[in-house]
Amino acid sequence: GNIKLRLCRPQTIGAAFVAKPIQVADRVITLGIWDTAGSERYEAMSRIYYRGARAAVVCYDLTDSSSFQRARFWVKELQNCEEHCKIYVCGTKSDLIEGERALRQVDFHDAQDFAEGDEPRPTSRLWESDELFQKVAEDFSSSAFQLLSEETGVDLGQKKDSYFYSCCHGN
Ligand SMILES: Nc1nc2c(ncn2[C@@H]2O[C@H](COP(=O)(O)OP(=O)(O)OP(=O)(O)O)[C@@H](O)[C@H]2O)c(=O)[nH]1
Repeated sequence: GNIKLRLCRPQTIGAAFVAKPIQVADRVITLGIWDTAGSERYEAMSRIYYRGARAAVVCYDLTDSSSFQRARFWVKELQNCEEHCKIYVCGTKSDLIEGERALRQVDFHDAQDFAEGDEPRPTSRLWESDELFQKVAEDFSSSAFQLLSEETGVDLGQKKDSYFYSCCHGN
């Protein structure tokens, strides 16, 4: 028969899960990480996975301006739907730009302005992915203590959880 092969990059379908233990001081914090599909086709499904999330890493491709638009969409979505979710914005493929600066399609300052939003406490810096998850674990190490004492009535909906960090590569 006439078999057609579609050769394309494998996309994430649905979501993949990994539990990542991270050492923070003398404790191990285990992050439960869902890698959700970024494409429009799986939008509704991705919502299922981020529901109740306390942290989200939204990545975009520094060499693709449309991926930045997509990242903006997800950040707004998370801000609207997940009040207590801390958002980390991360530009990927900085290694490609280092080799050829003309490949950059997302301006560092545009990304920085977006990531910082109206928050008064911007922290913009370069993140390597492992470093970023380390940061997430560190940010949450104190709230993990609070989770343990939830029954005693600690308020988890603190304002500081609505801050988000920018993580931009380059410059
Ligand atoms: N050079 C380089 N390539 C990268 C980097 N990040 C991702 N890639 C490549 O870009 C392609 C797409 O990466 P994925 O992680 O599958 O992209 P995704 O956004 O998760 O895609 P979906 O799973 O469809 O949502 C793959 O071929 C990766 O190897 C990076 O920082 N540098």
